[in-house]
Amino acid sequence: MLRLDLNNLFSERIGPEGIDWPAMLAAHARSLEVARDALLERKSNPEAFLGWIDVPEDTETLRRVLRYRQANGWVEDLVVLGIGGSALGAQAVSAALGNGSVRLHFVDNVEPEPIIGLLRTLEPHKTLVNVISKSGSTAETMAAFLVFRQWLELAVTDWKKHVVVTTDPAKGILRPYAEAEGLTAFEVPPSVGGRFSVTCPVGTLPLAFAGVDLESLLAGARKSNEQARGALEHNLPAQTALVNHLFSQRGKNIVVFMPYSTRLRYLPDWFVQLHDESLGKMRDRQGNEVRTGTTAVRAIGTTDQHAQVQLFREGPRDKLTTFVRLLAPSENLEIPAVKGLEGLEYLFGKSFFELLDAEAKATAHALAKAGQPNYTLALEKLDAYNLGWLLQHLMWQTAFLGELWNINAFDQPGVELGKEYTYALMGRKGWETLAQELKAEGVE
Ligand SMILES: O=P(O)(O)OC[C@H]1O[C@](O)(CO)[C@@H](O)[C@@H]1O
Repeated sequence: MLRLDLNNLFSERIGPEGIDWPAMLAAHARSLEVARDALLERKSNPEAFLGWIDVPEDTETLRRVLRYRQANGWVEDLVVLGIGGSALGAQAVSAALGNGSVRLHFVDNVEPEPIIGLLRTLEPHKTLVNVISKSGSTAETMAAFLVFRQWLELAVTDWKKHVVVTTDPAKGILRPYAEAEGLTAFEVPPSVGGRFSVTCPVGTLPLAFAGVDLESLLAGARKSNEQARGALEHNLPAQTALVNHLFSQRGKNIVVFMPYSTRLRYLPDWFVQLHDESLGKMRDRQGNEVRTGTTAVRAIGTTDQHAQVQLFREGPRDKLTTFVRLLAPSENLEIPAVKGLEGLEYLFGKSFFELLDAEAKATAHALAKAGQPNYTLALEKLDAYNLGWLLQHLMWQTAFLGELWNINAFDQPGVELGKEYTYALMGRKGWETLAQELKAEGVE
């Protein structure tokens, strides 16, 4: 069960920075319904990139993923070669729910030292490499693949058994290569963008090896679909999208995303890409310059209470904070009493979860008292069902915001030029003119 607590946004709690929520919801009900209907209507068009809505219904693909996992019981280490949406979802969920039966490693950068370090520790006979790229052409992922492929080829008799590819069914360099070499390959549905791909094999294949209960993860995602399709009073994604919209209009240009959980430590990274890459746009759907977006910032409670909360409370009033709180622990730890340390008596006999929970509530209230708006998404507990629900909730929230801002939340034109400059600097064929231009501009 995912619950939403909006109390710390209300004027009676936070003063002039707050809102009259019932009035706001009523005032925007129509535009939220229009947004929902538009998304559902566009869903059948693959070019609208709304395939992530229906992916949790695709039990056939899930079965194939599970069969592959079962057939490869020899794997002890799984290396994911992927970046952005091709890594962050699996990384977030495996850190939260992985049972450790297979060790997962994410290679999402091209700094040589960590890759060399990883290669030195891995045992090639027990390693499976999952190269994941929707486009099948991302430089970082492809460079890593070239290295890992060669490493395997030199070390094992059948390197092809040690590689599994996840990519677009038709586009890019990887698909034809996988076919030509006879490599096992899974599909990223063409209508699913990278940052919305955690419930398709981009996420589910590594997560199957991590031991995550994928059926429950997808069932949770379907629960969010149910809410997003339904009436506004139960439509949590539409509601949190509206909150984000209202506060961005009030100059809250930063959205802090702060789970109170170390197990959820990579969830903010996944959210940052989802939110920033989807919503930071120069142009609206009609091509007018609009420059939308709020900047998502990562934080973890309680850890960052001791690093960032000073700023969140007393710094500029330019932030909206989303807390993610767990309502129950899966295991708990009692704090023992110790003679001679009576100054800590308030902790004796209490549990760690009580302390974590008290700190989450205390921080949210302390921010509210300082007129800093915040709201809480509460998960009944941290399991696959609730996490799947939360992930899909955040994807829907992003889609709703895209509608409210009249932008395409599913493209990323702003990342292209940097890639082209990289090709030019790396001497890629066909990019010579750009390389000359860069040289003239002092970049070489
Ligand atoms: O899966 P691919 O195509 O390698 O892309 C990786 C990431 O690069 C981007 O295209 C641009 O940063 C992201 O949208 C995507 O998640």
